[in-house]
Amino acid sequence: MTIIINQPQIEEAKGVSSDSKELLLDGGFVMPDTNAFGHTFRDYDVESARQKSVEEFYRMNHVHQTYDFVKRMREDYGKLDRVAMTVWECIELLNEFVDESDPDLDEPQIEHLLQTAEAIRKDYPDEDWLHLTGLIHDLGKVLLHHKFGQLPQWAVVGDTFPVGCAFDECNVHHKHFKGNSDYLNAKYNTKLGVYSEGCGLENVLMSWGHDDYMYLVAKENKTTLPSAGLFIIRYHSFYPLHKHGAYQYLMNEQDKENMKWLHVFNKYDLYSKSKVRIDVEKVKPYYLSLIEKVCISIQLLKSTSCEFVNDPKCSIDVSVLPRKAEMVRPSSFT
Ligand SMILES: O[C@H]1[C@H](O)[C@@H](O)[C@H](O)[C@@H](O)[C@H]1O
Ligand SMILES: [Fe+2]
Ligand SMILES: [Fe+2]
Repeated sequence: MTIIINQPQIEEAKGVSSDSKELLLDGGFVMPDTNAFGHTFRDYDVESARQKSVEEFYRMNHVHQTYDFVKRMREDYGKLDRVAMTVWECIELLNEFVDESDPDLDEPQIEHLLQTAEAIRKDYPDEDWLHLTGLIHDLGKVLLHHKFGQLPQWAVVGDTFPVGCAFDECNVHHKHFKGNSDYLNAKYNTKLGVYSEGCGLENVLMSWGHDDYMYLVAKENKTTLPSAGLFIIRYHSFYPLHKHGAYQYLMNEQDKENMKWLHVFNKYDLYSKSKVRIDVEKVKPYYLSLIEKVCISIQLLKSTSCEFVNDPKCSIDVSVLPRKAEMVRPSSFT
């Protein structure tokens, strides 16, 4: 798809020390204790209507996401050369999809995008770049749609993880990696695998899905979203790192800085999931105005065919968000 929008001047995130640029980070969002089904969030083992299908999703995901698969998908989809569509049209496409990897939500994805963005907007009214990030962070799920190749769910959604090195035990349903051909491959099954300590996440191949795809789309079209926004889009499903602290040895200094914003974002992404629907028509004008402000001239790839259609132990406390002086605030659009 091609999304052509005005190109405003938006600065990249950079060191800003004046008080006026600092943020009070915890905007007061109250995290609910239970999800819409009465369970704690992200409990992949609790007996529920969704447990079995979610586990089956992860089995497929863990078996098929090999180093070679990811490389091929990234090269193929990175061409972004086959279909043109506006951001809002893509958002509407998501109306028909329910994410099979998600134990906390069975609403259409358009609801989730708006619920996330609206929750952020309430707490951080001036951070319009973060509202927009919320709105588009899961837009890459259009890969499920036939116009974008109709990839199977295991190649689009779910938590992400690095390929090319050992699969950390913090990954949801880790046991299913035993069916992955990389599992016993000596090239890929050591702690560092093909990577080096501190190499930076941008040099790490992540399992293929909506995060990396949307990142490629935004970057290739030279979006003026701040780098923290791009980082959120690219790594928001990387729960093993941002929730459990696994794989930290792959990060560089820039990743650590961006991670602070991802922690803020994650709270809204996860805990805004609910059965309370957003009035789409009511909020649409605001988001259309945001989309116009940021440069996202997007081409999403339509693949002609796809041959693939067919633990608390290591938890770190992310409720402690970085304090205001530790954060660099990216410029907003205005
Ligand atoms: O099930 C969810 C869903 O697919 C989200 O979009 C993704 O960001 C999460 O990491 C995952 O747990
Ligand atoms: Fe996501
Ligand atoms: Fe999300």
